[in-house]
Amino acid sequence: MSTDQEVTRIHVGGSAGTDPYEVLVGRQLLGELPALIGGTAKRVAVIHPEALAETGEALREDLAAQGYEAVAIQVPNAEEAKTAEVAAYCWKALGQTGFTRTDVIVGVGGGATTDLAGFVAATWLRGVRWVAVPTTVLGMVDAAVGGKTGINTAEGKNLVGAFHPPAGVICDLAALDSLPVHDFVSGLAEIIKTGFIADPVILDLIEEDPQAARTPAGPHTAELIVRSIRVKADVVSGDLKESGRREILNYGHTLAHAIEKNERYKWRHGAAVSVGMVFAAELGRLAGRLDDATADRHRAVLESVGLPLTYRGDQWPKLLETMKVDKKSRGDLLRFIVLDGLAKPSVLEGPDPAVLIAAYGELSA
Ligand SMILES: NC(=O)c1ccc[n+]([C@@H]2O[C@H](COP(=O)([O-])OP(=O)(O)OC[C@H]3O[C@@H](n4cnc5c(N)ncnc54)[C@H](O)[C@@H]3O)[C@@H](O)[C@H]2O)c1
Ligand SMILES: O=C(O)C(=O)C[C@@H](O)[C@H](O)[C@H](O)COP(=O)(O)O
Ligand SMILES: [Zn+2]
Repeated sequence: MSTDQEVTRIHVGGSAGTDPYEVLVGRQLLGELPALIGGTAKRVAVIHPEALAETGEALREDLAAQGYEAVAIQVPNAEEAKTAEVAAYCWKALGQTGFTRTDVIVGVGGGATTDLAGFVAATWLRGVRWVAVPTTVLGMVDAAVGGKTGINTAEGKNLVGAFHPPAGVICDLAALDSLPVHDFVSGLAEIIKTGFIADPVILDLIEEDPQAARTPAGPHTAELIVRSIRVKADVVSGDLKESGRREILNYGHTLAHAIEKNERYKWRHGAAVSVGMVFAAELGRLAGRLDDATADRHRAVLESVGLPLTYRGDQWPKLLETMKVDKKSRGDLLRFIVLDGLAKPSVLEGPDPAVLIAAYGELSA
């Protein structure tokens, strides 16, 4: 993308009876919102986090000026929004607004906010239209695309949710200018994941200048975002409900979600995914599937952008327990996404417990 005016449109195919939609990437794109809200809506609810109070209110005013009965629903920042209590708070606000099946929810914020907003949209009146306006790198490249919505419970990450794709996704790159660097870097973990599972050019672009990759002004920022969205769009277009290929997007997530729960959701998702990918790489290596160079490349590229590589060694028993309720598990069978080589993801089922412990030993601090 070379100019501010340029808009990249990425098609996401309908799957499992859902409608196709587009992910728009560019700048000053909020003018696209009314078209995505559609002509039949009377009311619009803008769900936004505290950190984006001004943006949420500006959007509400804008929509009100266009004739919608617009309400802003402010929710806590980050993972604190992904709870049953906050979902209930949103349902109450919708009820008090008289929200009907033709009305529309707009989720503006990071992945935590869009996961919650999408979940509220999926559950209100058994499903209303929603539009995602991701404002973090991670939200743009991953969370807002693909229709996985949900909340956490005390027992684990994203354990309650629904597949409910948005009507459209608006990625306004200007939003990234206000993002704290550690949140920007957290999003790089999912971008790097995409590089390892499907598009190694992503890794080359980051390795070219890791420091630049940590900033919105980096020479490849827009390309990294667009490349990652293209992979996600391709995968979810064919397998919305994760009955097969979509599982590759879960690379690194089996351990990551256990770490997030163990940290009471105070770690950023991307940081946990980073450690989880080091683990998955070690598993692949120890299972005799992944070559040393590709396994070692995980640590190198993740560390180069400032993502963590290690976790506390004494936590293994608790992490193992949590991993058992990972959504990829089948009965008592633990399943992991590993690599058979660069961009060759596959499933490792029921690995020997000794291999799991050895892999964890490689990253425990
Ligand atoms: N549904 C999916 O397919 C999917 C995919 C990947 C991740 N996720 C989920 O996404 C979540 C992580 O998302 P995230 O990394 O975007 O974090 P986040 O949503 O927690 O946002 C991080 C912080 O940045 C703030 N923020 C958001 N945009 C901002 C901006 N433009 N300027 C300043 N502050 C801003 C937020 O309020 C929050 O405090 C996790 O819950 C993860 O499980 C979901
Ligand atoms: O979209 C997917 O599918 C993914 O697995 C993407 C992940 O990055 C994301 O964190 C997702 O929310 C994890 O899903 P879960 O089903 O393991 O909760
Ligand atoms: Zn993720």
